[in-house]
Amino acid sequence: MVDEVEALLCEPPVLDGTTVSLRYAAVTGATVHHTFTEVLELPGPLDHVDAAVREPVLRLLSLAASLSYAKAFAPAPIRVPAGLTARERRFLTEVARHGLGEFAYVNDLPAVLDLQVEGPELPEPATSAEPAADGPERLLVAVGGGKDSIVSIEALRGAGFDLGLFSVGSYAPIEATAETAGIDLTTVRRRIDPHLLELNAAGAPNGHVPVTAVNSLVAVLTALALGRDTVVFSNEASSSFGNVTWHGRTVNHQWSKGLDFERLLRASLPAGAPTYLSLLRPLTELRIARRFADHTAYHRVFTSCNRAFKLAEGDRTSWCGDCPKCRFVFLCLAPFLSRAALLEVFGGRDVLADTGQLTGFLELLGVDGLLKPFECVGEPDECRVALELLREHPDWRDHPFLAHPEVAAVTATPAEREAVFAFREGEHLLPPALEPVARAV
Ligand SMILES: CC(=O)N[C@H]1[C@@H](OP(=O)(O)OP(=O)(O)OC[C@H]2O[C@@H](n3ccc(=O)[nH]c3=O)[C@H](O)[C@@H]2O)O[C@H](CO)[C@@H](O)[C@@H]1O[C@H](C)C(=O)N[C@@H](C)C(=O)N[C@@H](CCC(=O)O)C(=O)O
Ligand SMILES: Nc1ncnc2c1ncn2[C@@H]1O[C@H](COP(=O)(O)OP(=O)(O)OP(=O)(O)O)[C@@H](O)[C@H]1O
Repeated sequence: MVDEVEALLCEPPVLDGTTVSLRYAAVTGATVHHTFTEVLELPGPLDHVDAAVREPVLRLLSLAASLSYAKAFAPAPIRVPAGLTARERRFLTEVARHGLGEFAYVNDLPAVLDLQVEGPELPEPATSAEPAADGPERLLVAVGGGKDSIVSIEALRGAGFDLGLFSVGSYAPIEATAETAGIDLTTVRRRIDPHLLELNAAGAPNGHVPVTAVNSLVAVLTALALGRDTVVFSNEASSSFGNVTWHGRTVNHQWSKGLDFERLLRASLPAGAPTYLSLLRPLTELRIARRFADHTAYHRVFTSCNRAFKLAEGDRTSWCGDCPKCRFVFLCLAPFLSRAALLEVFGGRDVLADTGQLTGFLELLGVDGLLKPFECVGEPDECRVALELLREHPDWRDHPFLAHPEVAAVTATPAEREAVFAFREGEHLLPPALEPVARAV
């Protein structure tokens, strides 16, 4: 079992050439129970970057990454002995309380929803960065191996932007995406301290962390190293909505993909840092899927199934065909592809025909009493609209899935249909140069 721990210390990060070491310790008073070092290899040095920009970004990364270790001792507070600015304290408090919401729910640890951040107050060094007035020029696009980042790449390429691609970790679908795009991919390796995995195996509390918060800060550091002015994620409108209300709070698996996190990170970055944004923020998953259907060159290389991204299964490229992500992508792409083309994407498997997955589909459709899965899936209204479109599709309208009584009872109104494909005015942080690019998706 894991020892009783008073706090997880977050020590100052260390940059040595291109190596970033993020250091943590689990302590009780002066007793150190466990130490951890997470290591990242950047694509180039940061010597040319103003320390007033570089150091705060490194600190934010170290705070965001602390949650992987803090969860093993939850709900013990996170303590930053060297101190935090008010903005850093707010950043960590929000990321911990919202980003560990699913972890708190699954492990029945409601105190995590109020996780404490301790440490002396430091003076605020600079104002937060605003997007560059003259608009984005050299973009770094974060690639996840799924459909969303592909839609961003092609939309931005079509608009004539200078693009570089970026990933945390090396996975077959990400590399194949970059190869198909024909654009250079910069990969940052992130090594979680193996001692954490030992503690997990020994029974320490484990669960979901807001991994997009970590990936976003690694992307900002990489953009600094490469001299790129804008970091582009492909987080959609749907990710801002929660899964369940628990102890009066909304628990959202995708919280660090949501608009609140995008705003928080923007407000926390130092002046002079690259602009951080999500191109697909005003769009739903269904609208993105409609555009992705046109990008046929990628249909054999992308994977949205998260099993392909587990540390132990990083070489997988195929779809498992039986998880919330596989069900969601199958349902949302089906209206926009022929049956033959969709089955080719899924290795010949008709996921709708598998009667064992009916409850999984009803969860996606928001049928009463069922929980929206803790996965990166869209909202029930998008799934209901996808179903309506299948009823009109010559290849799908006679499918037995649609005739199942519980499925047949699910409908979407014309107003819902229109809303799902609408551009969400004002619900994004896109600069004027990028708004038309998103609108064209
Ligand atoms: C790939 C995946 O879904 N992983 C989740 C899974 O972990 P599993 O043990 O099955 O495999 P690994 O990911 O290889 O993790 C090994 C252990 O390491 C811990 N860990 C990993 C990354 C990290 O940043 N910190 C960590 O402590 C992990 O706990 C394992 O013990 O189940 C885990 C427990 O529920 C999840 O934490 C793993 O999720 C990864 C962090 C991950 O990368 N997940 C993304 C695919 C993901 O869920 N993305 C969300 C983004 C939401 C957000 O707000 O960021 C999405 O697409 O919706
Ligand atoms: N390993 C990674 N490295 C860098 N960025 C990533 C990584 N994984 C995800 N991202 C970024 O986070 C976004 C959200 O991830 P997500 O997995 O939801 O999207 P995706 O892989 O592009 O599409 P899909 O919804 O089909 O899986 C991605 O579009 C990408 O911008």
